[in-house]
Amino acid sequence: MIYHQLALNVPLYSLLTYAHPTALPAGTRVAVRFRKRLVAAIVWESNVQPKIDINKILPIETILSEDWQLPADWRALLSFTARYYHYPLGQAVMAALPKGLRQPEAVPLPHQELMYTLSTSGRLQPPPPARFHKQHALWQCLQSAPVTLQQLKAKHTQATNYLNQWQQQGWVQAKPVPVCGSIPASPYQLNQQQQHASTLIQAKFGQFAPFLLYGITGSGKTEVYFDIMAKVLQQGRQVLFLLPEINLTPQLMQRVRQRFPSTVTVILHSQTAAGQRTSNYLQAALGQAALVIGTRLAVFTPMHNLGLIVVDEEHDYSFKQESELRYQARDLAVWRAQQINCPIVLGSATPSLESWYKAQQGAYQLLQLSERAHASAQLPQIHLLDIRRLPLDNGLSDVIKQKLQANFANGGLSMIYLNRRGFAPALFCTACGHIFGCPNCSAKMVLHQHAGQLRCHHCDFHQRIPHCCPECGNQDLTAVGQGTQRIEEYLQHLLPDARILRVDRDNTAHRHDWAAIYSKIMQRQIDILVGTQMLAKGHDFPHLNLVVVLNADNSLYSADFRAPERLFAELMQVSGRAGRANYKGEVWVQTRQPEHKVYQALSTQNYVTFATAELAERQELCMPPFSHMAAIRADAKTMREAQELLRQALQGIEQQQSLPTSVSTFGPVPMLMARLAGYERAQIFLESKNRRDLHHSITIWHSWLQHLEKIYPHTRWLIDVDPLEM
Ligand SMILES: Nc1ncnc2c1ncn2[C@@H]1O[C@H](COP(=O)(O)OP(=O)(O)OP(=O)(O)O)[C@@H](O)[C@H]1O
Ligand SMILES: [Zn+2]
Repeated sequence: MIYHQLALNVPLYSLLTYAHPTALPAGTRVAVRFRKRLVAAIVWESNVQPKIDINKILPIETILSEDWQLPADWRALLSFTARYYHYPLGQAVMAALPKGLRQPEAVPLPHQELMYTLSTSGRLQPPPPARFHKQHALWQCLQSAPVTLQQLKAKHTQATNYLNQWQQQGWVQAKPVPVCGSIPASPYQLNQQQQHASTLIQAKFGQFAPFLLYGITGSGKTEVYFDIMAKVLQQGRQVLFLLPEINLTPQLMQRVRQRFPSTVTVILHSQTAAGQRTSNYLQAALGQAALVIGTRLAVFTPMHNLGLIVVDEEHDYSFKQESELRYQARDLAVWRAQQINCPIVLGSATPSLESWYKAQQGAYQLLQLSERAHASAQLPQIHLLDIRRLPLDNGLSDVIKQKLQANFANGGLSMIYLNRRGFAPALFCTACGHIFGCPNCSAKMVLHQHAGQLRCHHCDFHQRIPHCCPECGNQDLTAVGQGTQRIEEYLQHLLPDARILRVDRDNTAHRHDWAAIYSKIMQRQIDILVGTQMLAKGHDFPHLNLVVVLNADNSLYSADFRAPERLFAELMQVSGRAGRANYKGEVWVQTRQPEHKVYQALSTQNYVTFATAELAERQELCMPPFSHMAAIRADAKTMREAQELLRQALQGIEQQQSLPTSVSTFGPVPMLMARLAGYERAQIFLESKNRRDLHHSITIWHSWLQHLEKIYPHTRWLIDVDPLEM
């Protein structure tokens, strides 16, 4: 018997040993019994010396992938991920696989699409007589160039039959579709800065080289990505393109299709149907697809011949997964590029301070695009409107109302951007001040007027809008704060003839919703857009010329040290939507703190000023990126229980072990959002300038938590490395 170490979907930090008569190559998918159930597993190592009684070792039941293994670099990536995020390897491995490959069943490998053409002997044959015109047309198709079955079927429904016959005669031959295909030239000539960036990246093909492409909004970053992607693809290598969200960026997908029409491309995101996801994943792994586009989970796509990684909008928080395996896809992408020796380009108009700092340190090469690419596009003018002494009507000042009215009269497109963070319409009793909160979370319930409900946006609790206050019985309940719905209603009243469209999670929940909205906007069927964060993403509406920002101040009161960075990025993004083509753009921000550094930097649209000041502050406080952090969290029915586990672990560690001196500990403290879905949440932060010391301490913490979980069975814990949530 040969013993194998397998990765299984179980919460264990070590691998499990199973036996098989022959040695199976690492990366093979197999089915084994675990607690009597048949489950899928991946061979991590074979020919190992068993550490347990060999009589207890179970056999591998079936081999699920005889002819294909998960490649070594993929396994290395997963081993690193599990180690770095202190997560069970087997569970990390399963999280990185699509559902189809997590089941204990064999999966047929996808066939590479074929192209057909006449063979040499076929070319010597007379074509079918012209009176059989469909057959004749098929033959002519095959004669002129290689075509796919689908193209042939479009000519003749019986194409498969004829093709079979002709293949048997040896008149037709088939070849796999080339994965790269021909790439048409870009409609644009790159400008000097774009060309410079592209040239520098190309010089590093075939080696690890991280670039930070810092380009203002509309500066043509995408064209730079496309230019280098085309070059890599033409060398026969694969490209991995990561972006924050796919459904909300149909425009980008459309541009990809236009630019790479015959390149075999697969898309991987959480809404890709399970079967499709498995087949896309395998196509990428087998090298049948040249271009892989996806959201954070796509960073785990095994690729046969990867030559370039691009991470667009690298500052976006959605690259961080905030449940279970809490990984940061951008960071893993950099690790992956280093491991396989290829360049990686992180692009943003407002880079994360982590990446900016690395570029300042020289660890990343900084590339800049400082002007808008479109010939007549200009950066919008940004106005801060101090509303401290202005009367507001439904949240809008007179200036803003007039701006909106004038823009509507002139046929322009306006956008009202509401900063939703920490803010949503709540219900409030005018007599006693009672605010309706969620019974399960430390959050206010959000008023959904149309649905007649109060809803919690953190758990799924909802209730009908109450008629009176539960505390004092008063029936006069008022909505406080603005939601998109209230603004929409008010604007409709202000501008009865305007076509107003609200864009929020409710009406973009489905895959095609945004595409429909987008085409409406492009066909100029909309005059005013009202929405939240979703509207800030990289959309390109050429005729958008007025952006109004409401309630942005809410973010300034957050206790999260990253709140200013996040707000600045968001406002720069949203401002960047205006004036992208021939229309001059204007941005108006209503604020009570116009002197705040975020707004000051915004008004001059100067990321560098902001980043420099913010980094100086972080350095003084020794915050990331000047230190590294991890959060150890616990949740339980009560805050006392949650904190107890952390306190016990802390005490144990302090009494029995010495943590590296560079590591400091804060807490336990409640999380900013202390109560979630009925659980109270506490955390301890570990912080150190030295990454190795930090990881060493996490390991110590980890073993204590595992030890204590038996004593506190009702408290759950987790480790969040490089946390973004506070
Ligand atoms: N070299 C060029 N010449 C002319 N137009 C260009 C050029 N490069 C890009 N453009 C056009 O400029 C506009 C902005 O480009 P692109 O979307 O690539 O910018 P971006 O930096 O990715 O923008 P954002 O980050 O704001 O989404 C697009 O309409 C694009 O087609
Ligand atoms: Zn709730």
